[in-house]
Amino acid sequence: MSTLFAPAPTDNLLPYDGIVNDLGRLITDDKALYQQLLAELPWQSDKVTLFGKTHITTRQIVWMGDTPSASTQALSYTYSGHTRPIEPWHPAVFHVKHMIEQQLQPLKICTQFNSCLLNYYPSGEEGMGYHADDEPELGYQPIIASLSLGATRKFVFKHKKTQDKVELYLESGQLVVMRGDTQQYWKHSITKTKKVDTGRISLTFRHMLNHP
Ligand SMILES: O=C(O)CCC(=O)C(=O)O
Ligand SMILES: [Fe+2]
Repeated sequence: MSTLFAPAPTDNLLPYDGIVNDLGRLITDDKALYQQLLAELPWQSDKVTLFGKTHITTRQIVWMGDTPSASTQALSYTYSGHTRPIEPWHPAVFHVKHMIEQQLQPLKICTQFNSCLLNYYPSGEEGMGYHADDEPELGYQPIIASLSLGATRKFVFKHKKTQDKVELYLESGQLVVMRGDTQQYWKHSITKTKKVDTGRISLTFRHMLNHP
């Protein structure tokens, strides 16, 4: 789906204080991949603590990443105050990770992702509130590559100081990369909506420090 106004992959969607690139719809087997991941991954509800209260989400997640050896039992990550098991790479996710790393090379974005947080939003009733992925384990100026599958959803950036907003719609197969100062100065969210009654999966590839 290219239009006259489609951004070039090198365009920065943020006006200042960070870099977000839209690489467009990179994959064409998005429907099959969506169905496969939905069926084959061990989806679990997430725990989120807000103002001291712990909520169980209907959004489902899986943490995946490098493990010291294929035979070891699940490791775990601590994130937002909760410890979560980490699964070894699913072959389809590992394949996507490799493909994304290749696609980022011409943009001079060099990284080897060693983990991926996958989110499953069964419908528009589920979203993700404003947050920055600024955990110390992600290091300075983290590169986070996010691939969307399934329903189109609105993705909003809000600057932490000026409150300026940048909105975009994420379509099935589309890849967006956040880097530079993005996590330091901006929060992002997936807006809840009554208009969407089908599911969406996002694969958010990251490089964690001090990780096997
Ligand atoms: O689902 C998305 O595209 C956003 C996910 C996200 O922000 C995260 O996993 O940190
Ligand atoms: Fe995020």
